[in-house]
Amino acid sequence: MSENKASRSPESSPTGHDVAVLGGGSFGTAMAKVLAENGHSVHFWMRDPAQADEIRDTGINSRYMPDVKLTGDIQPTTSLPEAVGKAEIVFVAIPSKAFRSVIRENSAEFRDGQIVVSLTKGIEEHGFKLMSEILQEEIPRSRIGVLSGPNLAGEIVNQELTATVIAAKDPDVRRTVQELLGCEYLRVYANVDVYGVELAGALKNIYAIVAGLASARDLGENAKAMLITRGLAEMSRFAVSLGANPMTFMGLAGVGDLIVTCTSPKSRNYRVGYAVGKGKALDDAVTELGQVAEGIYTLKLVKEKSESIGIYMPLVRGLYEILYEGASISAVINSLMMSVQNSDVEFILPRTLSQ
Ligand SMILES: NC(=O)C1=CN([C@@H]2O[C@H](COP(=O)(O)OP(=O)(O)OC[C@H]3O[C@@H](n4cnc5c(N)ncnc54)[C@H](O)[C@@H]3O)[C@@H](O)[C@H]2O)C=CC1
Ligand SMILES: O=C(CO)COP(=O)(O)O
Repeated sequence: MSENKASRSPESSPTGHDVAVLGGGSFGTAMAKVLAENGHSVHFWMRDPAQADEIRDTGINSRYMPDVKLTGDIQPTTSLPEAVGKAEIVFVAIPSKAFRSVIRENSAEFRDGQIVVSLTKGIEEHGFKLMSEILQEEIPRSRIGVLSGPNLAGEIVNQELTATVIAAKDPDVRRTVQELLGCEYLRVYANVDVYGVELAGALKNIYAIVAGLASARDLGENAKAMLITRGLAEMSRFAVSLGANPMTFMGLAGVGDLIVTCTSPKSRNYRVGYAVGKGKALDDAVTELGQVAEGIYTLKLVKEKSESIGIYMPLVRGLYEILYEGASISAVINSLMMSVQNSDVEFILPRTLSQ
């Protein structure tokens, strides 16, 4: 069991803040742990009373982080109004499928000017909304940020060196989150491209599934590099056409997160791809995982959107055919390798850059 040392360096002497973390899964637990170790009072909201009791009594969230002991001032609660009401800053780690309903049902609990930061890497099913857009619609008087980057929860809880990105329009939100989360093992960079940072976090999950599939099929290291690089090309092309800054995709939230999830079996999306590559049905792979793999939903939405706006995304299309149309993996690989479309140019500049 890992029980870590306090993470602030002695000279930094932080002033503790009241913060809320919404969502008692892997990432909510990891962020609650960092915040508590940094000297903050964490109001940790989850749905399940038994889970809240367990964390209160033992410091352990056995369903999601059985080997991690939570220490410091973490107050688990099943009352969202209590958690949000006591907090100066709220972090939301709820899967994209439930994100809007949780925020909408509790919108009256959020105060004007309260900082609310999404940790979620997904897209809403109808309307292609990102989580910050949902926050903007449901609690428009809050100050909104998104956190994204190569941030495997299982490594953060072990205090393994990590960097992340806080994206917000408001400089005070960026600075506050840097101060709250930053410590000797977690370095927090800032970015103003909220849309790009957030979209990158959602898109890379698709390519993690592709990489898991490739790994299961022993396609080799050259193939892995090809998939990651072409994945980066198509996800940036798509995002830039929707208004993201291309430089974001050269950074931690873009290529950084793509690398970690496409190369690590610790990624749930990678694991789903790996299981399907080994012949498992998608539904069985997801059930066995027992945690969220956002990429399987994001894939459908991005395929539809890319077709409607005319952006060429062959890896998205190929994965969709495998997961949802019963195409054989080898037939899709063959068709991707033999495709003549755009194979003569490595870079297709998005319209915004080629003008
Ligand atoms: N685990 C990781 O390494 C990272 C995860 N994320 C993102 O964080 C988000 C959450 O992921 P995880 O915590 O890892 O997922 P998880 O599968 O470990 O846990 C999901 C949590 O959400 C809760 N939940 C589901 N529906 C809910 C509802 N209707 N109301 C309240 N709670 C609900 C579940 O009870 C569970 O506690 C995802 O979008 C994921 O992409 C981001 C960075 C890293
Ligand atoms: O986003 C993540 C790491 O940055 C976690 O990825 P998975 O959801 O695939 O585990």
